[in-house]
Amino acid sequence: MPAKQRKIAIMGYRSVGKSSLSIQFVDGQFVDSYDPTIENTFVKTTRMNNQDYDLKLVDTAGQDEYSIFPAQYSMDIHGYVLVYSITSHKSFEVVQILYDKLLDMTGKIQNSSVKSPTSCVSSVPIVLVGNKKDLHMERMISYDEGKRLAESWKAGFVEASAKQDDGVSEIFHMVLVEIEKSNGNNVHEKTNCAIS
Ligand SMILES: Nc1nc2c(ncn2[C@@H]2O[C@H](COP(=O)(O)OP(=O)(O)OP(=O)(O)O)[C@@H](O)[C@H]2O)c(=O)[nH]1
Repeated sequence: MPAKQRKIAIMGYRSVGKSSLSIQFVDGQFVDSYDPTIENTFVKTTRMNNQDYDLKLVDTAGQDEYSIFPAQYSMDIHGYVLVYSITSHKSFEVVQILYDKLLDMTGKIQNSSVKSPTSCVSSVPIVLVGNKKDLHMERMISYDEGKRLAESWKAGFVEASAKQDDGVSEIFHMVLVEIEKSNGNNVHEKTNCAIS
């Protein structure tokens, strides 16, 4: 089977670890320095359920509550990884604002009041990521808060640490699952929502 091409945008507030997660996934390393990103693209081929995927990861510039959602990320993107840091309330607020803007831009209905057999499936494939989970002492956002937010979006959820390479490959695996689900493909994965 030929590899499927998938383009994934990684978005979130400044300094939450978007680049670090991308570099950890693609190169298997963590660089403990901070160099703000304008935009970077990473490529990696990965395999899931006997299918190869050529991933193009678009590591975007940090967003804040005032940023206009960049129009180029509303088209030609198969799935989104929205990142906050578990040490930052601000980044958790920004990810929620970003989500609203993302839905406005992509023009998709995410509302569960629209009943369909697949109403537990988000129309925009999204994985919410709480990064920096290694910073236990500085934790501000609980696992449950993150999980609840992701459930309200019908999105995937992972807490991760780019530094400790914990949960990183799960993020990209999960976004591929979300993309397959939104394409109507039945991926044999455990989900946390019941189909009504
Ligand atoms: N302890 C810890 N530090 C991290 C982790 N991920 C990233 N960092 C650090 O957080 C800082 C910001 O990381 P980046 O990956 O540059 O963050 P970014 O979201 O790409 O930043 P912008 O490009 O400004 O949007 C750097 O000093 C990283 O070393 C993590 O999982 N744990």
